[in-house]
Amino acid sequence: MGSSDCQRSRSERSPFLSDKSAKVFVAGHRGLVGSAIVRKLQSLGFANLLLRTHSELDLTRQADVESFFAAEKPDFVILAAAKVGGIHANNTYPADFIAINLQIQTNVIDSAYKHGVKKLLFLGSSCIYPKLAPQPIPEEALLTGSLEPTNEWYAVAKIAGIKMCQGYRIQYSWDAISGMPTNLYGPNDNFHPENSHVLPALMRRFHEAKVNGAKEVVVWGTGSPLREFLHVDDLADAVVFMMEEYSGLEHLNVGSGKEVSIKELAELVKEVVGFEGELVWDSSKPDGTPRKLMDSSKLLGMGWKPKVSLRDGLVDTYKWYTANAVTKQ
Ligand SMILES: NC(=O)C1=CN([C@@H]2O[C@H](COP(=O)(O)OP(=O)(O)OC[C@H]3O[C@@H](n4cnc5c(N)ncnc54)[C@H](OP(=O)(O)O)[C@@H]3O)[C@@H](O)[C@H]2O)C=CC1
Ligand SMILES: C[C@H]1O[C@H](OP(=O)(O)OP(=O)(O)OC[C@H]2O[C@@H](n3cnc4c(=O)[nH]c(N)nc43)[C@H](O)[C@@H]2O)[C@@H](O)[C@@H](O)C1=O
Repeated sequence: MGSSDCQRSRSERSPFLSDKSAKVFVAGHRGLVGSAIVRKLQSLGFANLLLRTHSELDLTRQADVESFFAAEKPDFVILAAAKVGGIHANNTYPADFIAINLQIQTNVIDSAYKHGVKKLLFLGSSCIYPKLAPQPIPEEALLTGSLEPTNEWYAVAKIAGIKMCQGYRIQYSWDAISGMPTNLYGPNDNFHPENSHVLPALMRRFHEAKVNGAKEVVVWGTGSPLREFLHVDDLADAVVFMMEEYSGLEHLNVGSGKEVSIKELAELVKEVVGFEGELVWDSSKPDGTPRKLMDSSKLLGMGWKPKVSLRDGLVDTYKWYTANAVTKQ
């Protein structure tokens, strides 16, 4: 047996759900994903969550991250802090998307290992896969082809995060795992008009058009790309499931298994919001990847399953949006 096989076989699982007093650092706890994970952990009775806002702890600053881990010594880490955005933001700020994400994940993963964290979960994204990957996309499609150009800098950072978790598992027998969610939505999403993802962008645009009595709403691209959407509460459920049940080398896909075209999505959001005007397609805007439906059969086979339908999730998110009307700049 080679030395890395030997080290791999020594990896041990640390039970997650059995000790609700364990110190769990949820990085990015005010974002879409982090806030859903906090809600889920609190509902399960976790009483010792370690939370820091961006201004309290900038995770791009290596020395500050080291000091934080040395002082706080969390038991578990869920890494949901990242520079995140939709197709336009990814295309416009490539330097930020690669540099900030590499910095955050490198600092957090390395400090967590050095300071005795029992297990860490890293979150990537379905954009790690080649633009023309087989559909539905299995985990094995990673690094088999060229990336979608609108988000390749973000994708390269996320691929580096997967490989860093794998490297630390192989070399140090450390329990670092990676989950790759599909396109997410829900409460606390980013509703910025340009920099957000399609679902919150359209919800806001249709809402404002309804309120202002506008006749038309502009939607980007051709409407033909297919996307798979998962409610963030289902993702939070999957995160807890993976923390408890999974300690493997390979990253795991997390998707709903249901895809819609952007045109179908726009019609559905329009209906949920109650906008009665017309859609106008702006084909000068990029479509991005034509299709990215993930094959989540590995995670489903372990016993996790999504619960929220797209329609119910949209109704829930629109209620949240109208009650909170948050615009992140
Ligand atoms: N949204 C989606 O559709 C998908 C998301 N994911 C993954 O889920 C994870 C979370 O994404 P999501 O919740 O949508 O993103 P959000 O933008 O909603 O949240 C990201 C969080 O990270 C924090 N953050 C960003 N930079 C720093 C920093 N330098 N130091 C400390 N905190 C920082 C943000 O704080 P602040 O706002 O104050 O900067 C925010 O709380 C990411 O890894 C993303 O790749 C994966 C697939 C799809
Ligand atoms: C999660 C994933 O998110 C990003 O990839 P994406 O799936 O292409 O994300 P998107 O939600 O921004 O767009 C989906 C589709 O929708 C169309 N579209 C229509 N009208 C609007 C619109 O108004 N805004 C946006 N953003 N898109 C629109 C848009 O043209 C595209 O065809 C990655 O960069 C990366 O961050 C990543 O991993």
